[in-house]
Amino acid sequence: MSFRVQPAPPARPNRCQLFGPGSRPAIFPKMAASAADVINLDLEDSVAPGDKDQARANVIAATRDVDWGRKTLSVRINGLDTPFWYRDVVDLLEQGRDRLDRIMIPKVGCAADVYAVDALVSAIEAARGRTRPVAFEVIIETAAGFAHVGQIAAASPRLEAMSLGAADFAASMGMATTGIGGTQQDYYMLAPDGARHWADPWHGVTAAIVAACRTHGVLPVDGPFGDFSDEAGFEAQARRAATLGMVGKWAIHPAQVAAANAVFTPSDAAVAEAREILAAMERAEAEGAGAAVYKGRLVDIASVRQARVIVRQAEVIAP
Ligand SMILES: CC(=O)SCCNC(=O)CCNC(=O)[C@H](O)C(C)(C)COP(=O)(O)OP(=O)(O)OC[C@H]1O[C@@H](n2cnc3c(N)ncnc32)[C@H](O)[C@@H]1OP(=O)(O)O
Ligand SMILES: O=CC(=O)O
Ligand SMILES: [Mg+2]
Repeated sequence: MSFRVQPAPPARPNRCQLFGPGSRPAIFPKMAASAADVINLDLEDSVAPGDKDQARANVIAATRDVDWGRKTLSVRINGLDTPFWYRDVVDLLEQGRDRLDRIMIPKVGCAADVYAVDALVSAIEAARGRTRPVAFEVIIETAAGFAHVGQIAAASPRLEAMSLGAADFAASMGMATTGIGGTQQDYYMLAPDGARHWADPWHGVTAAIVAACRTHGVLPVDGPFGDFSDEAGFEAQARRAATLGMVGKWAIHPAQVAAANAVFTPSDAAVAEAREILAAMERAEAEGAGAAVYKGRLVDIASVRQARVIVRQAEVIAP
């Protein structure tokens, strides 16, 4: 138990983050027309080293020229272990429009990584008189990021969201797979009858991200699912993430947007039930009781907190 009240995360819809390479400006209008809540224009791993300068110029132009509507607009900069990242930040903030909502920092390994970008961003904002501070999101996708996830979540008041990057995470951890998210065929428990029960190799890091995010008021997000032809696999991965407390998922192809939105929008039935639990508990409290029976099961004050999570999520999506 802590006397500190758990901070609420930003009240922004974040069900789906649609990615597209900064080197493919032809798809920017299609991304803007999609149903994703967040757009991530990528300067990092989907852009070849020889295209970095042109991609940066494309993305800067897109902050000015593309109508992004009410979407959250984010740009993924290059990692701090590359020669590209500082130029990404400087040019984006000096030349781009302040329509930019977030900078996504990949491969964050410790709080000082976030601090370094924060220092640079703060200096540019002050020098340029930018009145709208840019927010941050980070990707946990290295062994160091996993080990230091708590300090990373606390690293900057700019931090709004934290994603799991399954591809780089698997590489950094030395996992025996080239799959990006989802079921891994060798990760199973053998039942006494010889049946194989697949387990979730992403469970540990997902739970660690959710705990760090919830402690510090940051949105936890599930990252990419690489096989965009596998609709059932995507949905299963998204449902597991939602059940563990994540609020959204990346789409690396437009085919994944609708499924992410569907999974991370509480159903009408779930919202109705949550409201009924709140009403049942209001009646119980009016009668001086701290617990009640709802549809044959116990509800108490903890159920009120659970129900409020669902109602709040619905209200953030449709205020
Ligand atoms: C591990 C990580 O770091 S993941 C994050 C970084 N990776 C990325 O950003 C990759 C994002 N995705 C892509 O680049 C592409 O979707 C690819 C390369 C996977 C597939 O691209 P394509 O071969 O063009 O896909 P496909 O032919 O199925 O596209 C169908 C339509 O969707 C469009 N489209 C493709 N990708 C996107 C996208 N990300 N956003 C919006 N529209 C898109 C295509 O232009 C095409 O439009 P059209 O019907 O008007 O012609
Ligand atoms: O950047 C994302 C990943 O999965 O790696
Ligand atoms: Mg990555």
